[in-house]
Amino acid sequence: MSSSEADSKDVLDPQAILDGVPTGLWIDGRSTPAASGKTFEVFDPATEEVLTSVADAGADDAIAALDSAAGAADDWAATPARERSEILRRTFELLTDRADDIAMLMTLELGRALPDSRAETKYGNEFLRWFAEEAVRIGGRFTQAPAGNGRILVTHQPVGPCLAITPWNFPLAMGTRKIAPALAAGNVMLVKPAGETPLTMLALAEAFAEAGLPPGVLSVLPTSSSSTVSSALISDDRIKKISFTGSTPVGRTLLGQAAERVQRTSMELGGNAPFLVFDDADVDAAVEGAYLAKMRNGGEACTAANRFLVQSGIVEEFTAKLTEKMSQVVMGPGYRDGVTLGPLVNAKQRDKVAELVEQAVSDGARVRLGGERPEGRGFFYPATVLDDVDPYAPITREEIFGPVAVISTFDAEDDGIAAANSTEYGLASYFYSRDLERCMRVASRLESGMVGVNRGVISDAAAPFGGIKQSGIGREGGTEGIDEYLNVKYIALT
Ligand SMILES: O=CCCC(=O)O
Repeated sequence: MSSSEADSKDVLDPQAILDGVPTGLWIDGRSTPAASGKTFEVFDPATEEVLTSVADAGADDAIAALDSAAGAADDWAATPARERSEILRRTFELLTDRADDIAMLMTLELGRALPDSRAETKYGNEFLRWFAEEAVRIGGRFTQAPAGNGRILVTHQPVGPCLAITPWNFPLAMGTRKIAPALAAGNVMLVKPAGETPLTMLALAEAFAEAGLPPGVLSVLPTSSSSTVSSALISDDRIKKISFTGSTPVGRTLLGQAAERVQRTSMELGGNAPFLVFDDADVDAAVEGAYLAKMRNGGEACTAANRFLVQSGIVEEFTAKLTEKMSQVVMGPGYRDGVTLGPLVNAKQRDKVAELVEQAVSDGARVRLGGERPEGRGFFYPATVLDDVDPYAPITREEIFGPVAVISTFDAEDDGIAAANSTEYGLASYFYSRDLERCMRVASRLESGMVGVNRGVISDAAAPFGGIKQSGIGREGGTEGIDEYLNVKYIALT
């Protein structure tokens, strides 16, 4: 692709959108430079050119933000739930009005195609609406002690200042999924967004302020050194809760740091989702679901189908149809009209995907589509289909995080389930079958926190998102999501 092609951001006016985003740290309800005066650059993954520079938080800034947050904490906890709810609701409405700009902003900093960014704008914003509704329904419990000698009152209180560490792959939704329940429950929150995508979080913080959120309740700390900011905050006793979405190795490190002060944690970590297709499935529906499960967000999703396990009777039909569907993908700059696959977020991610494919091919996989890293600027990798892959091959052990469909075959149901469960991860699983008995049986045997039955997208603000095994601890979204930000207090009465 020529750079003039890559430069034509012809859907909206990107420069005007970028110019409208605050680029300082968000502390005390306003945009402010870093104490050191340092900034770092944010890149366009389609052109590898600098989009803008953002203030670079260090440990001093983190503590200044925490001072401001701690100062705001009591008043926010005492703010009536209805008022907290209305601020969340107004933020939802502001983001709804700005949906096109927010989508473009995400595409600029993340690279992925605009339709995916539009979908995330809707999905991410929905957490604001959902938790605006949950804020006024934080309940309790009252009962008689069975021995008849007392009464039991169970109440909930905000956990206290929270730290959210968010990833680059869903720059809005991974923020709102943590911020909305924390604020709804009466907590203040500091957010350290990913270095690749700080702009969306800054735009969100500004929208919250416009909606009436008091200064200090939400802070955003973009940084080129995540560990500096997160360590400074986690080692401060005032932080009571850490919510992280990202890789399992980083999650382990954060859990170790949190253990020092026994801080509460929610960890949404890596995934290795199997996608099973049984002989009795509707193959066309399975192909549609497989495409969504693989290609949503260009494959850069922890819920992405990482391994397709297809029963032998339909494997060729499924593979041919999925290959045909994936061949219709239009790769290019994510902001270009008609593009359905943008670049990956950075060179590291693109190189990792290319190496996994090369390794799989040298291990015997067959390339049905793609598989060649394009020349030129931008972190592009094409839609790729590999089949004849051993279900236990190295590529099935790694989270690919790219547009690569890896297809293996199984014979008996038990073999498919054994292969699906043969991973240390347990975030999402998917399968297709038209047999209700089998659906119930397989859903209960798959070792994951979430199972999609005859559907390829499961994410929903109203559902509890989270994993088991090494995919993490805790749930986000649903009625469960707010519990992560509340302490239970039992009051014993006579
Ligand atoms: O990548 C992690 C989050 C994916 C989602 O919420 O659907």
